[in-house]
Amino acid sequence: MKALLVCEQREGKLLDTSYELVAFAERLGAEVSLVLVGKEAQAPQVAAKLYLADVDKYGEYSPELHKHIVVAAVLKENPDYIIFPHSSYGWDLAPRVAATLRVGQVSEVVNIVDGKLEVSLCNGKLRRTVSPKGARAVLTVQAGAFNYAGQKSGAPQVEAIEISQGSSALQFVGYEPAEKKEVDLGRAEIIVSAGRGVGKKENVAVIADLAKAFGGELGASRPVVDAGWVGHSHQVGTTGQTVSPKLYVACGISGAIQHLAGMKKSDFIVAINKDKEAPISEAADVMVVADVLQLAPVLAEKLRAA
Ligand SMILES: Cc1cc2nc3c(=O)[nH]c(=O)nc-3n(C[C@H](O)[C@H](O)[C@H](O)COP(=O)(O)OP(=O)(O)OC[C@H]3O[C@@H](n4cnc5c(N)ncnc54)[C@H](O)[C@@H]3O)c2cc1C
Repeated sequence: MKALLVCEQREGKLLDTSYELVAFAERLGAEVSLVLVGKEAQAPQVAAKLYLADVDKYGEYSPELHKHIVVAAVLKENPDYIIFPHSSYGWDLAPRVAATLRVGQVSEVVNIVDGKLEVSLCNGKLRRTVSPKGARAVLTVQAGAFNYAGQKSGAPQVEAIEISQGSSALQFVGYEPAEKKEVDLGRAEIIVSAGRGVGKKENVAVIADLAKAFGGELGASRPVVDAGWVGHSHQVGTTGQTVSPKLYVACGISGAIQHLAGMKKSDFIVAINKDKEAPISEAADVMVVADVLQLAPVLAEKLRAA
């Protein structure tokens, strides 16, 4: 089985999801080749064939040109799977490639179970396993679902890739910085996050107070943000911030893959949850089975007294 991995770089920096694609392909048992629109200096350090298209020529992003580059690499490699990160880059590019190749697409793969692809649905509440029909398929892989444990020291065999289509009606203009954030979780050493388990907006103050007692910042899961209980800059996860503090305390958070993707690289994870079977227990170093609304004020008081 062969897999072509579509790597992603942004503003000169290779994104770590490129290595996660390698980890996923290894789990599939596939022979790997890669394609990147970037520069050689950003090439993933993996001992595999890398098709490299020059970002100066084809742009940081151009739906049409990047599609033709991936399709050109497909024609050279003849892979069974063409695999994208499940990011805004992959969301936009993968279906274009699938439609051009007239093959099916499986989106947001989070696991491989008995050789089948597991995808999440219903806002991450359910999972189902699927097997693509046909000899070839396009896949997108959820960030954080597959960890690359190998050394990042392999030497890619770089082959420049050119396409005849030289221009596109669309032009990449640049990234617009997000509006000023209430909080910068990316720099926080301690984050205490509130999940839907806190029950209502007024109870977020209990978690915010615990964060303060720890000398940390308040984070949140997406439902807490969607409900308007806190601003979006507090959100941790695939559609929020990716964080890696020294201590992450998850309060009333179940541990959906989209949340885990944003915090599982934290040095030490404590989860406080009423349900000892909650999926967050798999990522937590310490799992406290308790009602967080009872525990958090007591813990905050103890921390202040210490
Ligand atoms: C495309 C997409 C992007 C997404 N992006 C994100 C993202 O960036 N970040 C994110 O967080 N989610 C994201 N989600 C949503 C994600 O799938 C989950 O729905 C969400 O993370 C669940 O949030 P939660 O854990 O707070 O709530 P729930 O899953 O409802 O879990 C609540 C938890 O609280 C516990 N609990 C209840 N009461 C108490 C109590 N009194 N004390 C202690 N524990 C209690 C329960 O046992 C449960 O485990 C995304 C989903 C999709 C489809």
